[in-house]
Amino acid sequence: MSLLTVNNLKVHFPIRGGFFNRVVDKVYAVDGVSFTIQAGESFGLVGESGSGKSTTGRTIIGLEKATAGQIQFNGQPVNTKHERKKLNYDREVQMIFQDSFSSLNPHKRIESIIAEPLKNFEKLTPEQEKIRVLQLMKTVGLAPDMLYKYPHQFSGGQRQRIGIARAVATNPKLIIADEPVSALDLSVQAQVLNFMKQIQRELGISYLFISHDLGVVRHMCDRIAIMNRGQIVEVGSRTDIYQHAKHIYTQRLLAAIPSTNLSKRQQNLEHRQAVERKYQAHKDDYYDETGRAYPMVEVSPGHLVSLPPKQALQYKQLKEDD
Ligand SMILES: Nc1ncnc2c1ncn2[C@@H]1O[C@H](COP(=O)(O)OP(=O)(O)OP(=O)(O)O)[C@@H](O)[C@H]1O
Repeated sequence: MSLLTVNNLKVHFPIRGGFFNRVVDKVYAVDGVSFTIQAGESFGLVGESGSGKSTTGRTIIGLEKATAGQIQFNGQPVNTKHERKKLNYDREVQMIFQDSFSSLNPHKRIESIIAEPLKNFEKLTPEQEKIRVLQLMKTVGLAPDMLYKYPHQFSGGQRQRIGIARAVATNPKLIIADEPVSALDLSVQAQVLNFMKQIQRELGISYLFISHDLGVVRHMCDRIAIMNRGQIVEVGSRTDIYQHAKHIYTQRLLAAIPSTNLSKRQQNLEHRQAVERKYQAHKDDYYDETGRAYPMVEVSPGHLVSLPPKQALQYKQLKEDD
């Protein structure tokens, strides 16, 4: 059974204007998104700024209200407050944010920041709470003498570890990590990502890993969904996405990954320019006249792509011939 199922999720924001402040238009931030996450899996949600990734994550955790669609946790609906409470959902699903500086209260010491979810969900004595906080600090590699320090006394990487300690405090099953390393230097990014993997192995957590960067997601995720204009346009395994990408938008995101090999820089630049020309020439073919992505077709087991009708037909016929 899937741990999390998101079915046809829509989140539309009203745009108000005019003299009476009426709703004059809508932002279709998330517009029919479906995916599943298995227990222990890392699922990546990738796309450019504004594609609707954060809104999807924020809606799953309950920070935004869904306009339509269903969310299930362990096969049970979690669309109402009552349903969430019944399944301990607010405890089982936690979130890590990009900007650890603004997500950690600057006036609180690390001790009370990490203890916050414990206070909400567990009835511990002050001594038990302190022991648990120290355990959590050890898990994320922070020394015990840091207990009474404030967030500004830590580096960006350490602050992300504090955010992770707070997120794992309630032993969650799923962590939504929204751009957890994009504010960090490259060398620190690798450290935090490896650390997140280690924690996953130790605690058996699933991740919904949100990023604009296919390079970062490559090392973290088993399956990846590519989001564009509020919709998922391609989803598949790591191999499907990195070696057999079919959607023009995925190909463009892949070409944007910077090369670490200096001697290949020129070659990569030329490749990126060629992909960009192809994208500009053909991108409209991938959307219908209303700007919506076409229905997904399964191009190989588990690899689904939204393709223009002509291309989609080829795959459908291949399937029928089988
Ligand atoms: N509360 C809101 N009210 C109105 N529009 C919103 C709101 N939140 C997000 N949006 C709009 O919804 C769209 C999707 O935003 P979202 O933040 O989900 O994208 P994203 O892919 O996560 O990008 P980024 O990485 O920049 O956050 C954007 O056009 C954004 O301006």
